[in-house]
Amino acid sequence: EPRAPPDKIAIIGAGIGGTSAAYYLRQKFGKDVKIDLFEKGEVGGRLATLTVRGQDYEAGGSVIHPLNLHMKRFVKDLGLSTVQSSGGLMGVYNGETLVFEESSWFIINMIKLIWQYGFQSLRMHMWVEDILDKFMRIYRYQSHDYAFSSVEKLLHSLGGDDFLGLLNQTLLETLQKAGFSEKFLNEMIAPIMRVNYGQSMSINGFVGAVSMSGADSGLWAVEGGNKLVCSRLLQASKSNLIRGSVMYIEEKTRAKQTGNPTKMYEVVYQTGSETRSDFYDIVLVATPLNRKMSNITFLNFDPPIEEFHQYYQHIVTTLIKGQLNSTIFSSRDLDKFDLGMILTTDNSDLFINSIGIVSSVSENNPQPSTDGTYVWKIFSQEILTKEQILKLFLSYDYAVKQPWLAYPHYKPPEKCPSIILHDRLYYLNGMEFAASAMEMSAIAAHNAALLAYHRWNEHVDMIDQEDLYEKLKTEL
Ligand SMILES: Cc1cc2nc3c(=O)[nH]c(=O)nc-3n(C[C@H](O)[C@H](O)[C@H](O)COP(=O)(O)OP(=O)(O)OC[C@H]3O[C@@H](n4cnc5c(N)ncnc54)[C@H](O)[C@@H]3O)c2cc1C
Ligand SMILES: CC(C)=CCC/C(C)=C/CC/C(C)=C/CSC[C@H](N)C(=O)O
Repeated sequence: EPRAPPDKIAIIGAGIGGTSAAYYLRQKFGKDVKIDLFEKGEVGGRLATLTVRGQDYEAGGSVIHPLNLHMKRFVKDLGLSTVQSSGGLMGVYNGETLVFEESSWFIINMIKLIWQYGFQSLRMHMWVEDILDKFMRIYRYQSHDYAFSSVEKLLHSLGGDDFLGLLNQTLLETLQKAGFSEKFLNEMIAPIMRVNYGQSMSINGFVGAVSMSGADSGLWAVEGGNKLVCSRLLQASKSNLIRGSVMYIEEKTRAKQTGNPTKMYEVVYQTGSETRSDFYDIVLVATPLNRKMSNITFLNFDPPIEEFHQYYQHIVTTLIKGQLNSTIFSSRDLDKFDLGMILTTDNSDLFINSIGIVSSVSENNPQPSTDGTYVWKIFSQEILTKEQILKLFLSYDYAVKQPWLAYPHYKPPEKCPSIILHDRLYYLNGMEFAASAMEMSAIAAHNAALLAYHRWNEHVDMIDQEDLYEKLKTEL
């Protein structure tokens, strides 16, 4: 006899993790389950836009890789459209000079790269491709409904000990062992880590590879804003959005309609000035469990639920419409400066991590306004002062900022938080400690939905299967 589905499921957080979990839970448990999605801020979470002169620009998660298959599938199934994220020519600034400048001619670029770094760029591309190839196995596992009870087991199933080992070494150690030169690492790789994760090469090797793939060609975004994926997933999953902040979760025994005493989770939340609560069979936490970000207390669990005190990196996104003061970076005449993206090396001593021209959520290519100025996106560790903005821009007519606790501060060896916090209580954001990206949240959501389903139905053979790659090789 198949077990009856649960009556009620709660998901905490309506970012891409929570909303995709709602979507996958609906697929697995069917139409009769009531799904409540709690959100204390905006649907989308770290997918958000800022408005500059009437146009919206991505301020959080902005680019999606062409091989991010869950995001791709959502866009297709939810009737959304895409725009290409084409950046301008890239340069790398080391605090004194531009140590690398991209050319618009492919062949010249190749010659420059080989001249400055030999064949290391090509080797790096191959290193990232190899990791991406293994990473792609997750889609096959998930399409066959297999789930994993920990992030470590999931990564191990993708590529064995070496793949999992990427979590335990810094990117620097990994790439030094692979024979890359200090010059190449400092001038090419560190700047990519700074723009993508606001950190140095001391992040773990896996997130380093994800970050490298975030510099590939063919990156895209959702027309109208990436956060549209979240609101559409919420609609498609027919979940009930509850605007409120979850404060406590406690396990209690309740009598269901059948009269049987059943263990359920009480979710206590604040909505406006009221405190309310409701009972659930299954709970998924889809927000970093961190005092500053979610502030959720687990009451009276025996044994107690572990506390996570991991530190999230503070990053500020600033959007400025104005004319760049290119003389900071180069002595070339203003009209001869054609870079659209400037990355910085670790020792640049500059107050920014990167600065680049961006297009609005409805454009494929950045368009200048009638006065010839563009909108620039700056990532910095701290909020920029007026003096700093005036140093970067000859003139500007609008500036808007968004500070974030953006992604984990990576510090290998990385121990990822548990997915199973308690019997039917699951946590998605431990995945971010392997790497934080929209697709990683979607993968964690699919995994948690499958795990919750199989554990509910006691399908033990669908969880933590070893040698899945070999087993599925023979399946069509
Ligand atoms: C500046 C920046 C740039 C980025 N760029 C990229 C990129 O280009 N590409 C990419 O793939 N990724 C990027 N990322 C990473 C990506 O945005 C995140 O990995 C992803 O959005 C995380 O989604 P999530 O749903 O797991 O968490 P979140 O989006 O943080 O969602 C959690 C939600 O839970 C809510 N919440 C928290 N506590 C409670 C509570 N107690 N009760 C109710 N609700 C609660 C929050 O309000 C939030 O909406 C970027 C992130 C930042 C900050
Ligand atoms: C998960 C896999 C395999 C790939 C994701 C690759 C990807 C899109 C990484 C980007 C990660 C990230 C946190 C980027 C932040 S900055 C993005 C962009 N450069 C910007 O300017 O906003």
